[in-house]
Amino acid sequence: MKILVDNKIPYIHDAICLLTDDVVYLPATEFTSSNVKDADVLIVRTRIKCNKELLEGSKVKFIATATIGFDHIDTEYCKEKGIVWKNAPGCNANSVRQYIQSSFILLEKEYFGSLKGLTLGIVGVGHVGSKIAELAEEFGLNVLLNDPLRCDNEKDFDHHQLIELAELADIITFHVPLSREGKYPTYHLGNDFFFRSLKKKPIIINSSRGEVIDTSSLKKYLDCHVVSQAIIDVWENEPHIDFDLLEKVFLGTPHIAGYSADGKAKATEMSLNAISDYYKLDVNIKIEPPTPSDTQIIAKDKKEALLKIYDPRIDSHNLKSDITQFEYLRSHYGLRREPSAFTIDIQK
Ligand SMILES: NC(=O)c1ccc[n+]([C@@H]2O[C@H](COP(=O)([O-])OP(=O)(O)OC[C@H]3O[C@@H](n4cnc5c(N)ncnc54)[C@H](O)[C@@H]3O)[C@@H](O)[C@H]2O)c1
Ligand SMILES: O=C(O)[C@H](O)[C@H](O)COP(=O)(O)O
Repeated sequence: MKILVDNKIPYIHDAICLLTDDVVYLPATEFTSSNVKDADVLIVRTRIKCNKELLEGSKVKFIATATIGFDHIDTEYCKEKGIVWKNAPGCNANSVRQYIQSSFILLEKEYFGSLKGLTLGIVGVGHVGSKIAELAEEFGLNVLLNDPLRCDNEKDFDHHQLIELAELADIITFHVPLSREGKYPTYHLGNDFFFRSLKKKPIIINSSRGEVIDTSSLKKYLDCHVVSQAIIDVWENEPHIDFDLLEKVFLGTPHIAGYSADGKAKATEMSLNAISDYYKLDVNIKIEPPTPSDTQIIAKDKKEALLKIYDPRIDSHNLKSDITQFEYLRSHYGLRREPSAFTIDIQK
């Protein structure tokens, strides 16, 4: 079995030998039709478009993407050709939770004092959105959930229309997959109509996919203060993102909400186990992320400790300093661990 692996997928070298000896690592830009032609399996990230152009005439049978999102896979084409694909559901949901948690702490510091009693609208309540709903309780936020698919399928799901979130929420955060078809497409869910309906000058947070929000609408409504601030991790047209929007936002990061080492290790592990399952290899792989050099955090309170563990202002500063480094900042991302990797020592 020949496996072609995106060479930016970490913690994979030692484990993949348990599946095959025939492994080729390539940068995403070198996943071309001629290079994938004789591979049986691809392990990819969002930067590799798995479509007819790439796959036609190849012997690829299985694609594992070490990501939650799978909008880079042409699922219809794969179905037609009998190519099986698997994403890594929930792999980095805790990492996005960490990103939002630190962002909430910064919103308290810079804007609100406290989030207690404010209303948070969550659009998309899956692996990530559910964790954000739990997190919101810790901050004393009231939560309005929006997920029409869950509403259709679960009779007890407490669904609120997007328009209700627009009218009632102080902060609205997006956690939907990017979809352009179906009953509830998410492409430009945040459009002129949505922004016009806002009543409370909310903060808008997007860590889902850039195309879920119409960039020009968001900029327009930031300019006239209908949106009071934005925290944006994902952008239309990455890596060639909108400079004006980056300048306007409170935090603008290079699509790294899911980039904790914990999330990355889980994604790699899930991808390898998906291949093992597909080929019935009976191999169960476990991958641990690296230990940080210093695991003890001393702080005056828990929120300060959480910001010491991960402060998104650093990622935002790095991107704002040089927008052209968007992809470089992603591919050279430092070791970021989630709070569970540390012991926190509160010293008043
Ligand atoms: N920025 C990052 O680094 C990062 C990391 C992880 C995931 N993501 C993105 O976040 C998305 C969500 O992740 P997840 O793990 O929670 O996915 P998920 O599939 O577990 O949950 C998505 C939820 O969105 C709901 N949904 C679909 N269409 C909707 C619509 N029109 N309106 C409201 N809700 C809708 C679904 O019913 C589902 O419950 C991923 O698809 C991915 O694109 C980004
Ligand atoms: O969908 C996901 O899991 C995230 O967006 C993920 O962090 C994307 O990472 P990439 O594949 O672009 O490195």
